[in-house]
Amino acid sequence: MGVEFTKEDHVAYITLNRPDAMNSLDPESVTKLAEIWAAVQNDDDIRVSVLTGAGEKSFCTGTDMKKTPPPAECMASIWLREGQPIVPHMKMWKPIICAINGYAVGGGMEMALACDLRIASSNAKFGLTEVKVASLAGLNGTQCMPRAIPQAVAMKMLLTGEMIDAKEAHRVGLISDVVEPGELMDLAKKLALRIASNAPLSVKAAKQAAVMGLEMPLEHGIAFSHLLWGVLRDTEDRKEGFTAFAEKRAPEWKGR
Ligand SMILES: CC(C)(COP(=O)(O)OP(=O)(O)OC[C@H]1O[C@@H](n2cnc3c(N)ncnc32)[C@H](O)[C@@H]1OP(=O)(O)O)[C@@H](O)C(=O)NCCC(=O)NCCSC(=O)/C(=C/c1ccccc1)CC(=O)O
Repeated sequence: MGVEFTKEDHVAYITLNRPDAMNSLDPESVTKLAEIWAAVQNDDDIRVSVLTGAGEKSFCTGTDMKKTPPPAECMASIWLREGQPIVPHMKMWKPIICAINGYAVGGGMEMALACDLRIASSNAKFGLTEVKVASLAGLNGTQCMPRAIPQAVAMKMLLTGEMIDAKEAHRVGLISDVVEPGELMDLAKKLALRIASNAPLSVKAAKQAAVMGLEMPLEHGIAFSHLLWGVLRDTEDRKEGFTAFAEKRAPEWKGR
């Protein structure tokens, strides 16, 4: 199967599973991935997702360039449709951890950029290589890379199409952690469970405030964040969080 999906302890695990083709995205995988993101979005039991690739060579090398069919519909109808199917950026307030187990290239790099946490194995390589194949990092790469890392490094990656290794990616802040390949999923799971143990509405609000606030002047961002705090103030979970603290016990979240 092109993409696998499992769920455990409030965490969705999504695995791109075409290792022989470096987990590149063929049309079936794109459809499947869109269905999975919709399922994650609609399942209140899921609080956080981990996105990774099968094997130890590659997370994802973007579009499957050998299986890209001629366009099935005109660009206008695609462009004017709501949302992007494979990159849930800005539409998904549940956090996504990208566990990059090798190449994150082209559309694969862009999917990683749409995630909230990026962790990688020491053999990972990162590149927006679309210029090498007469295309464009048009999912989000031209916009998100210069926002994710220093502009000079982002422009070098965008214009040369050259890759950087995990050490350099860590140095410039493209990823938060580098571990040995065998340790990557353990770390992803540990982070996911830590996030899933927090109050689900607070986690979503924190992501919404941070992501949307980035595009606002600071004063507006702070006002928006205060509003979100007010939205959370009267939830059952906030009362439960404070009571559990006072009673020295673990809280039980209801998500309301
Ligand atoms: C990543 C590599 C440098 C690895 O090289 P290596 O020598 O280690 O391995 P290979 O022998 O090259 O690969 C093994 C096997 O996998 C096949 N493979 C790898 N990547 C792809 C791919 N993207 N499509 C199809 N097949 C792929 C490879 O052919 C081998 O098969 P075999 O010969 O064994 O049958 C190297 O693999 C590499 O450079 N890959 C290509 C990376 C790349 O250029 N990616 C960008 C693709 S374009 C894109 O992602 C776009 C995204 C997008 C943007 C905007 C809107 C929508 C989408 C642009 C677009 O679609 O236009």
